[in-house]
Amino acid sequence: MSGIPATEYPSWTKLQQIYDAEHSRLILRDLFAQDPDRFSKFSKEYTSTSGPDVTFLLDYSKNLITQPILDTLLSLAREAQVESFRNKMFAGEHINTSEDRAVLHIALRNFNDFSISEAGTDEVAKVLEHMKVFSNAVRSGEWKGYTGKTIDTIVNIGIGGSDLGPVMVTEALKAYSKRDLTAHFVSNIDGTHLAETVKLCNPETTLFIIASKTFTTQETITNAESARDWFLATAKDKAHVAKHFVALSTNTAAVTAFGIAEENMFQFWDWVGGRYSLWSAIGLSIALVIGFDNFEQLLKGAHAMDQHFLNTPLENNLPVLLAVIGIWYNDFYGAQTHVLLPYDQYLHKFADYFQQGDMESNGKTVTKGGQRVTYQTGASSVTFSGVSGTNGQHSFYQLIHQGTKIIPADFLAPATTHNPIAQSKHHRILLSNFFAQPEALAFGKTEEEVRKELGPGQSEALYKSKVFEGNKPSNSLMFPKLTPATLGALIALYEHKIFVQGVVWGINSFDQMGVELGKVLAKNILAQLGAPADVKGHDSSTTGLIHYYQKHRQE
Ligand SMILES: O=P(O)(O)OC[C@H]1O[C@H](O)[C@@H](O)[C@@H](O)[C@@H]1O
Repeated sequence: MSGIPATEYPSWTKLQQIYDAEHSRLILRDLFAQDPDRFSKFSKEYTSTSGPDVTFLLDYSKNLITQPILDTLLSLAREAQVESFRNKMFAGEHINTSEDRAVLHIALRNFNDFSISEAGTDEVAKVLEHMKVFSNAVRSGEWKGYTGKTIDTIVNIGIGGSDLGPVMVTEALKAYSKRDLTAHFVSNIDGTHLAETVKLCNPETTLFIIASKTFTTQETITNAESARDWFLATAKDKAHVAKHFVALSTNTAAVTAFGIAEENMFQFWDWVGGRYSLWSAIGLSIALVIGFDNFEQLLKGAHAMDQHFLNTPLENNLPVLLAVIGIWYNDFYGAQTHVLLPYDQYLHKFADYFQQGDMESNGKTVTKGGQRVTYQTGASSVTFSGVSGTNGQHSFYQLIHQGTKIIPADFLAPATTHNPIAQSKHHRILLSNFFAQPEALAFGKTEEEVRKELGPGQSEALYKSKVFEGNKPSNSLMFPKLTPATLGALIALYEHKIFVQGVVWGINSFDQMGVELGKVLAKNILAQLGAPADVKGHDSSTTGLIHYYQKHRQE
């Protein structure tokens, strides 16, 4: 985030030279054969030094790196002043320069550990207390709906960062959930999303949580208004809205204008980026589903990872290691994609979540100084979403194994499952795959091995088609069990990885101008949908599409 193009650092030039001279010799089979200690050299165990016990193993030995390459990647991070920018973030400096804002999601899980002089950080504890009191009241049944019934359903209405975090975490920590409280998440402006959700709800026992940092996002406000209409169709009296609608926002004026009382509003601050907001009031649905104590464990697990990131030398700093290895593939190997592959059904939304985290943060083409970059950013950005466990193996892994592209992968798995059915047989099968896939990707299968396996007399094409070139890189991350604190640490690990990459690329990871353009364009077109004559100022393709819609709509 220095704004200096990464190509100007001496280590960048050196890495390019190393890549040109050595990449054809960077063969994982050879690297492992040459060094029996490769695993111990290129793996690290993380243990939390504060808060709840969290530990995990990060094995990065199956990467196309040597110690000199890693050292040069770390020099690149030093030249880009990663340590200094990290310290600036933690100190509350306005490193989001285009919006002149601090970047302080770390303050939301800080528990007054270190002081930050930014307005609002002193109010964090008060909002957490508000969330605690409210979530306890709803979960205990003390909070009643307008007919005196207990709340049994919550519907979070939000989009982007006001949806993806709560969705991911409530799924990931389902094992900790209150079974008689059902949670739904409505994000899409497509009326189908809300319509299908309210079919499952009873207005007397449903609580709507309107989650929007700005409280101006068209999708969320439209969905919230329609939810209120649906509720009032039964409840009739507007006074009942107070028992069934709460808001999570930074915009008090818009929340009260919507009709939600200020005491039912949970505040946060402009220094919380949408994609970093699950730790804030945006996490209310999480606290409702898993209970406030578990929500606090999530925050504490993240806080301990913050301390690791802040206090650990770069060579042992896990977010930094993940970041620089990602840069090696992105900028020198030309990788377009990075996959997050959790072998845990509970983590089936993890990649979805970091799709926004990574792509919205680092999908930028200009540096903070306004120069167009000449290298790839947003790295490792595209993730395959919605899959976990072996499902991906039966869908897209073919391309990773035998396609022409290089797709670095992170495999994640718990050693122990929350659901040890059939004496953990399922889990052992799952983990066998978790161990087998990175091994197969790294070491492949040679033609010689295929010929031996198939025996003579087969067609040449068949022998070739069964060869796995291998040398496909991956990280493996294993933790004892998916607890709230472990999840907190994992999320913070990837958040900080994204931060480090943004600093090296010299870009602002904390604005999202591209998304905002989309909002403006759609608003212009919405005003023109009435009649064909209103459609003005577009190319012939867009005009043709709108005319087709106008001809065929039945409203
Ligand atoms: O919470 P809000 O203000 O409704 O914004 C929702 C989302 O809008 C845009 O897509 C971006 O700005 C996201 O970062 C944000 O999470």
